Amino acid sequence: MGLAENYNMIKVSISWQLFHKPIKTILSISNILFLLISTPFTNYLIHIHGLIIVNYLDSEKYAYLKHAPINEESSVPIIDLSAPNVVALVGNACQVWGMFHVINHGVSSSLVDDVDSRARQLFSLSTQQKLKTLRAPGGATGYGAARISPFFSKLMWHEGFTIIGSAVEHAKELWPHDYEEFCNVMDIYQKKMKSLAYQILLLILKFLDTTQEKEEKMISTTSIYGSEGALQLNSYPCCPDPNRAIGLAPHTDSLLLTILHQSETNGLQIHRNGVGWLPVPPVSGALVVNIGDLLHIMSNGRFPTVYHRVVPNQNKHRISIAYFYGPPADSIVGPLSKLPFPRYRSLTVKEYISLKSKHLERALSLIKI
Ligand SMILES: O=C(O)CCC(=O)C(=O)O
Ligand SMILES: [Fe+2]
Repeated sequence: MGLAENYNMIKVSISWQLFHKPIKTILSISNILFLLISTPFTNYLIHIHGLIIVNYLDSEKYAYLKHAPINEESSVPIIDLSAPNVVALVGNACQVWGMFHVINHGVSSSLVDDVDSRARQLFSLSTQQKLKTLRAPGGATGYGAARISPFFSKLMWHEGFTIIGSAVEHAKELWPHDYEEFCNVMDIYQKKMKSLAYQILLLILKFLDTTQEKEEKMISTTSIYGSEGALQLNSYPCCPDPNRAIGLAPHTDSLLLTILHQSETNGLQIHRNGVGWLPVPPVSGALVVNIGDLLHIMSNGRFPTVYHRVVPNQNKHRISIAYFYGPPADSIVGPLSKLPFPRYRSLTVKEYISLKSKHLERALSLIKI
């Protein structure tokens, strides 16, 4: 009998769990690879990659997790960044989709493959190892559950690792004698992402017919041109019953834009009004760009901030690498000064992030004028 047939997910589903209270009792068994739970009716064979607890899902509430049908005429556009009309292509994609794939982006496939395999290497470490880099309470970097987890009663089939600037402190914990290569690759990738994000931001601002000079005359404190980034490595292990679990719950990204590498494993979906959840399958060699809340605000609502989620995959382990790009915390953001009738009030990035961390998707409505 194959492994899959040993799973019985009708009554229970399993969730990936790192921070739940039972962690203290489960920690002592973190080296166990397989756990067999017997019931009078059946055996549940649970593959333990890290720390997993059994969690009941309310199937009615989670009915929305079912895959939306693919409409072949309607998919996220693929934009060649070397196209002569790239400003119009990017601008239209921002307005219509808030998301697009980019090709000819100047980031070599060998670098992307290297980052991908280093991320796999990290997530394949033992749970005990990974927990050495557990994100500190209130901290931003290291290993942990998705930051949006506290807003959802159900656990996500996901583990993450966040890098801001140098990864050296945490990498030393993971590979005391062999951490340099990991750090070098992450550094190079972050630099590449930063310049690509800047290039895309300039295209977008050009489409909105604004330039640094024009904007600086209006809002002297704006520093979107000095934006920085954070790297988020995401891991979604194979899931025995993808229809009854969620990889990453629906959310919008908070900053200006996100550049995402997704491995060859499906899972990313975006929500389209009137359509529902639409898969965004990986395009070989392409990176996915999506608009975040701050660019939605700056465009005065002209660009939608993309509501997206990840569904887990039954047979393949999904890895994704997200680069979140945004202005320094003290910068003031608001609808660009040339856009009439501002729909949102201006505020600092710090204030917006704080609103988002308390109210999640309601944050935008709280700053509506
Ligand atoms: O894994 C993915 O495809 C999406 C990740 C994501 O949405 C995020 O990290 O914010
Ligand atoms: Fe996201």
